[in-house]
Amino acid sequence: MGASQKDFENAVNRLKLLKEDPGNDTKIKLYALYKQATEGPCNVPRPPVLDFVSKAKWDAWNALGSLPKETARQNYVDLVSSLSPSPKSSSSGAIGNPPKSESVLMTSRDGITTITLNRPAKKNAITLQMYEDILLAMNAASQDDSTITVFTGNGEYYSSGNDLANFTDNPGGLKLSEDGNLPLRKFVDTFIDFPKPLVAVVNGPAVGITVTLLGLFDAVYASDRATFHTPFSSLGLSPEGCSSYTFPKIMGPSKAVEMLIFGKKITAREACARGLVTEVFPDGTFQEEVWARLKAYAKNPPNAMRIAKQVIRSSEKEKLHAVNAEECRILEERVLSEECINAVLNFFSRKARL
Ligand SMILES: CCCCC/C=C/C(=O)SCCNC(=O)CCNC(=O)[C@H](O)C(C)(C)COP(=O)(O)OP(=O)(O)OC[C@H]1O[C@@H](n2cnc3c(N)ncnc32)[C@H](O)[C@@H]1OP(=O)(O)O
Repeated sequence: MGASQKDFENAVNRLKLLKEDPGNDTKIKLYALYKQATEGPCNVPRPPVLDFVSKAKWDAWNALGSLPKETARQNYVDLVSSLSPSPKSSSSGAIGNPPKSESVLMTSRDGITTITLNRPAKKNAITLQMYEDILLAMNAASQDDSTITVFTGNGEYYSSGNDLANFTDNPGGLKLSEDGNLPLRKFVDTFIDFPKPLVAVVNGPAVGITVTLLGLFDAVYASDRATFHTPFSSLGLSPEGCSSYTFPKIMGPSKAVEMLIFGKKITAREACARGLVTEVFPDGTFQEEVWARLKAYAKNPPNAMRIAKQVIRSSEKEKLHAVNAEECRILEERVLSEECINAVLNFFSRKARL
């Protein structure tokens, strides 16, 4: 008997947890098999010759010709199995292994699992490896005994956002995921689907993706030293993290435009007035006050909190996944644009720090 739909979904989930990058050739094969298994034979026009990444993806999919969907599904499952050991247990296919990483730390205490960005010398900028480590940490946190999951940063910054070297260190800008999407897509999807209350403890300035994601958190506590900045236009980029939907909803369209298009940096108190931040604390007592608050909240019955989150968030999930897909589609073009490449080069030649 061939692979079932469930086997296929498990394989897709297992790929998200792969510790080692399988390389672009394998990712392209996986992309093609994934498309064939879910959509059938290639039915879209060939992308322009100069769009190398899209063309490689299209060529691989097209080369599968009329391979039946069931065979593509089986081949996909086999290929994933050859890349990763089978999970010992778990019908969801998710594995609860925390990351073995120095840049993404994970601790569990008093009913709270804390994921800490720990790259202070680089203002906690997020490398491609860290995106994967955060995914591992979130998968583990979603299955452990804790009731609340917290995100925070070590040092002066919460995070300076995406590591701009992600754009320069890889040919074509960014590595492809196994499904042919930007790594950002499954990263943001994981925040959308996260089942437990998710709290950001914003210890200092936050930039880019670490700001936009806040719209998907359940509570955001900020030090009065924190600032919130989404300089997408100056980087030649476009909004991500579902902010094109969550920000106008949270703060109204004109305030969202001020941040997402004009790149206005706002203070913690402004972010609180706009509804992006739940509460602001003086920096001197921030840690003490916030953790006391969270420990008290974490004593609530875990299932009740999880279900309350589900009730509040579930009606939006489908919309958020669609927004994420569209934002990533646009971003995939923006990261290859001249405007973006110039902005990143300027940053590394120290001409354009924020
Ligand atoms: C997967 C695809 C995602 C695509 C979507 C993009 C999402 C985003 O997040 S866009 C936002 C990206 N972030 C930025 O543009 C911030 C860039 N950083 C800065 O402007 C500044 O570094 C600063 C304002 C955050 C801090 O300035 P300052 O206090 O003067 O400190 P330095 O600039 O000297 O930074 C210390 C050290 O850290 C490196 N660094 C800081 N941020 C980043 C970063 N985002 N990417 C790469 N490297 C970063 C900086 O280069 C310094 O390194 P050294 O020169 O080696 O000491």
